[in-house]
Amino acid sequence: MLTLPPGIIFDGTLEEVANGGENVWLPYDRKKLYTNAFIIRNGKLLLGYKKRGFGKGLYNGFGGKVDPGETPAQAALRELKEESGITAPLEHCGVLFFVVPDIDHAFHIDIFRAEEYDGTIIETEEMRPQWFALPNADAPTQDEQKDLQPIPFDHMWKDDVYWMPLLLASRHFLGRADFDTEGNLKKWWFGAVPQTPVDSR
Ligand SMILES: COc1nc(N)nc2c1ncn2[C@H]1C[C@H](O)[C@@H](COP(=O)(O)OP(=O)(O)OP(=O)(O)O)O1
Repeated sequence: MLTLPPGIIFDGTLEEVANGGENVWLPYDRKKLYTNAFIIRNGKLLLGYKKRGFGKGLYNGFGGKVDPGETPAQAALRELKEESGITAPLEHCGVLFFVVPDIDHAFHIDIFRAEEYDGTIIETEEMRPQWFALPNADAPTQDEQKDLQPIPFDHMWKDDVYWMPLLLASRHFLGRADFDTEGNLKKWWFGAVPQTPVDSR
């Protein structure tokens, strides 16, 4: 039986994917709801370079705070449109929980993905969208990938390297990461819903 980090609630079976850092989770008083949405299409991942605010200078999915009266799914669609100009049939695929010193709340982030989108991707006040090549993409997609850089983990939040492979593999995942004031990871845990075994009969 796994002991989940404080802030992570899940009623079901999970397999541990990554676990490390210090012994004790940081305390937090309250949490705020956020969203983060990723478009994964033809061997490519769409990220945005954050031009202002929290996480400025890092690449991330498109998202932000859930407004009062909104569901996370509604907020995810609104934020994707506001930050990249597109709409997409987003599917919920994960929950991440982050604690950052000097921020007066913990981040509870619902993660969404889509493999289709509608509209024209545009740069906005908050985000500069950019496609990146997926690792190990299938041969038929390589033409589309040939001028693209790999996913820029050196310029992303340091937790992303643990759960991004789960997102790209269409897995459902959960996790928590605690940071220091410089954005370094202090403690982390990530888990995924086990994949259904293929019936070999
Ligand atoms: C701390 O670790 C984090 N890692 C990752 N990968 N993503 C994170 C982390 N902390 C926050 N995020 C995500 C969650 C949201 O998608 C954004 C932050 O949203 P923002 O502060 O920009 O919210 P908005 O409502 O868009 O803000 P404005 O009031 O500026 O419009 O980062």
